[in-house]
Amino acid sequence: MSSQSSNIYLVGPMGAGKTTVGRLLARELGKQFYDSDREIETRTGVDIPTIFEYEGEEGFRRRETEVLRDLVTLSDIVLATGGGIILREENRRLLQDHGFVVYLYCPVEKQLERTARDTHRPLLRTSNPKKRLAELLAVRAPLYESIADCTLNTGECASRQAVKKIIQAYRNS
Ligand SMILES: Nc1ncnc2c1ncn2[C@@H]1O[C@H](COP(=O)(O)OP(=O)(O)O)[C@@H](O)[C@H]1O
Ligand SMILES: O=C(O)C1=C[C@@H](OP(=O)(O)O)[C@@H](O)[C@H](O)C1
Ligand SMILES: [Mg+2]
Repeated sequence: MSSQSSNIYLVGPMGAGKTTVGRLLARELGKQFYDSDREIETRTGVDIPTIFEYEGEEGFRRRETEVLRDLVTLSDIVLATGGGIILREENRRLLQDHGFVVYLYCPVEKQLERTARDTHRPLLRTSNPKKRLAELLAVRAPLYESIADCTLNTGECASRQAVKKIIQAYRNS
C-alpha cells in the first residue's frame, strides 16, 4: 500500500460481498463509493453481459483497465472491483500503489449461494457454476493474496461485521 493512502480497494471472487460491503464501508467512513463494474456500465450505456456478448471477455478486461486507470487518480474513495480485475499485472500494480487493498473471500458454496439468483455474471452462465467458481479461484487466489494488505472471510459474518473488521485493519495499517 502507498503510505497514508485514503483509498480502500476491495478485491476477491464473485459473491464475496465486495459491492455490498463496499457501499456500507464507504457510508460508514464518509468516503465516495465506486464499483468498477457499475462504472463500466455507466460509460458504455450497456450492462456487463452485453459487453461480454459483443466484445468478449478480452473487451471487458480492456474496459476494466481503462476505468481503473481513472479511478486510481481519485482520493478518499472506496472501490469495489470485479472479481477478475487482478488478472492483469497492470491492474494489480495500480491497486497496490494507490490504496489499502482488502481481499474478501468466502467458501465456494457460499459464493454459489450468493450468486445463484443474479444472472448478470456471464462467467457463471454454465451448466456447473460451482465447478467454474472453484476453477477461477484456483487461478486467482494467489493473485488476490499477492496484493492484499488485509484478508477477510465474509462467509460467517454479516456485511456490517465485515465493515467493522475492515475499518479496524485499515486504521491499524
Ligand atoms: N457478508 C454477507 N453475508 C450475507 N450475504 C452477503 C454478504 N455479503 C454479500 N452478501 C450477498 O451476496 C450477494 C452478492 O454480493 P455482492 O456484494 O454482489 O458480491 P460481489 O460484488 O463480491 O460479487 C448479494 O445478494 C449480497 O446481498
Ligand atoms: O470474476 C469475474 O471475472 C467477474 C466478476 C464480476 O464482478 P463481481 O466480482 O462483483 O461479481 C464482473 O466484473 C464480471 O462479471 C466478471
Ligand atoms: Mg460486485
